[in-house]
Amino acid sequence: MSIYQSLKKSYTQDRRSENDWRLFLRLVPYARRSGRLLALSMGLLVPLALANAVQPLLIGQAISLIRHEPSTYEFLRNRPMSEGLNILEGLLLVAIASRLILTGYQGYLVQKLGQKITAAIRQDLFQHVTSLAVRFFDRTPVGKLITRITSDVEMLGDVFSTGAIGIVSNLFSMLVILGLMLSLEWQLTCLLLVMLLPISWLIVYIQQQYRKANYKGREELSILNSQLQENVVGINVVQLFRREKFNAELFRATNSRYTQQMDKTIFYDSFISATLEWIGLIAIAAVLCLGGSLLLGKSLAFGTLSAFILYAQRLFDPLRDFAEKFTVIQAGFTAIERVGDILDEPIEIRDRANVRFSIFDAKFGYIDEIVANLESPDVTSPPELGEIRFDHVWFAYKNDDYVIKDLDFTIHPGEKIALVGPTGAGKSSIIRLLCRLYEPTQGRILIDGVDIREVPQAELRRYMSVIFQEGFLFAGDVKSNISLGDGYTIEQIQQAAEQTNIAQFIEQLPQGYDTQLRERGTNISSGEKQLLAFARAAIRNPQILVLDEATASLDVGTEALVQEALNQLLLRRTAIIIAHRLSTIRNVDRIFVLKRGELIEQGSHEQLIQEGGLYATLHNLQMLGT
Ligand SMILES: Nc1ncnc2c1ncn2[C@@H]1O[C@H](COP(=O)(O)OP(=O)(O)OP(=O)(O)O)[C@@H](O)[C@H]1O
Repeated sequence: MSIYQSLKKSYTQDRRSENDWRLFLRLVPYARRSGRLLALSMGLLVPLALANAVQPLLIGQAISLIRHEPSTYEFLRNRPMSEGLNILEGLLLVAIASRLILTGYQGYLVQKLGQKITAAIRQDLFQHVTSLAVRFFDRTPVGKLITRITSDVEMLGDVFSTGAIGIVSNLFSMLVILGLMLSLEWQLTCLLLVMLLPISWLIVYIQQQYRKANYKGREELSILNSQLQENVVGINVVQLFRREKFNAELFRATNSRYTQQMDKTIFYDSFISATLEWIGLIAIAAVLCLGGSLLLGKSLAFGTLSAFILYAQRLFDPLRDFAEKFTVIQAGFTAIERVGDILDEPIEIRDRANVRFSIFDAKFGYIDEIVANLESPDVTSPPELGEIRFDHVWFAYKNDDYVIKDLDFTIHPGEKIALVGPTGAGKSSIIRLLCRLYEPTQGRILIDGVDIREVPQAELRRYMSVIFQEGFLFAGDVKSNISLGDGYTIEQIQQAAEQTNIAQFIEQLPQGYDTQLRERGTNISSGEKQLLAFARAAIRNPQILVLDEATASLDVGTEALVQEALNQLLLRRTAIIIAHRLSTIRNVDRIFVLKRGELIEQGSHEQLIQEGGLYATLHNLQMLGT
């Protein structure tokens, strides 16, 4: 099934599950947060509609006054004509000025409200997305998320700013105009009302079509953004493998699907405006026709008919505007559906309501303590904390495709363990489970005897540090990439760098600790990123340290330097080391050998070599290679 077909299917499914009213209600809590602004914007609708509606009445009165018609108000009739006209002109001026001022002020308030709501939703969405389990990101393209957090949220804000309040305003204006029309001439009003019914039905129908096209268009935009993002991130591979043309073709296909959908929305939008335009003219012609015969029959004054025609025109203004706003609202509903999909995404991994136990101990945490510990390591007494136990753990990324099978082992406090095994054996998955980035499908993981699901995630992740092969850096300076928003002082950061033997490298950078790093650290080498990751871990003084191919990007000299620092850092701490180069893990306490998610051998280097199993084979192969 093509992406397009699956989009179609998902759209119909989504549409069935949520109705517009429920979608609208989702916005209410956000509107409530800006309750005063909302109340003020709504409150201004009343004087605005009145100022708007009174103008034709005044013009009608002026005509009636000039023509001495009986429909002229009493207080005008009893005055000289010039004075009456002056009064009417004055009132008209006041009405126009109030309308202009109120429209401007109300528009400002409404835009402000829209921005506030948009900002609140964007913030919630960001927080929600960053709390979602890694599993969600495995299946969601980045471009899709970015489209939803940026342009969808923007459209959603428009539901309130231009859309909803605008519609209330238009409805209110129409009601006031209809009321005044009824008071002037009920037969002509009924004629207009009869004409309004089929128009309303047509508008609703076209809007539904618009909404469908808009939803598909937004999905295509997500795909477009995903493709763009993929090409930018993988630009090296794109260019090295000459995929520019091929990728441009893929992009062109999505782009044309997107354009097709957008063309449809433009068609529906224009169709409504055009229909209303000519229906508006027909309505005025009908009013003229009926009004003319009433005028001839002397049952309608000329001034009243003039006022009525002006009203008929004005009645179609909010209706046209209404249709336009409806389009914004429909686009907004699409956005609510799409943003709602993400907000409804359950946070799979969350802290329990009553966390039973905290493993975080004030003894562990800051660099001065690390330094003190390192300088006088009490190596005689064995460490008490840092035990890791996998209790019959099974894990599958999808369905029953288990990549970890019945792992059952205990790593003692302070023990150094290496995980080895062929590619895809499940080494990194073990680390992800230990950090609770994923939850075991079966079994439990315990740290110091406590199930990690019982421990607040923040504490769990503070208790252990993981250094990956690919050190990730954020845009910002070197020091903020080490402290990562925790309140470490520059002295602590410098100490951490010195302890991990990377201070010299940082000082060589153009502005030392203040050197700005680009997004993803594109202005420093992979090895240098890795070094910063070491400092980042060291400053947090974790009780458990995990190194996932952490020294693979370093040259031999730097690796030796870091290894020396590591030996210090690892003192009295539990460590799990993943390494493909078996020479680097020879001295660990135990080596766990994994194959297709199963622990098939364990023991020291010597024991495993003697056993002559998979480890011995891998080791011999590597020895042959060197
Ligand atoms: N996010 C994911 N979604 C689905 N399957 C995954 C995911 N990550 C890993 N896998 C699969 O799980 C298995 C174990 O992967 P894992 O990354 O744990 O292996 P590994 O031993 O660390 O491999 P390597 O030595 O190459 O890093 C592999 O078959 C892999 O294809």
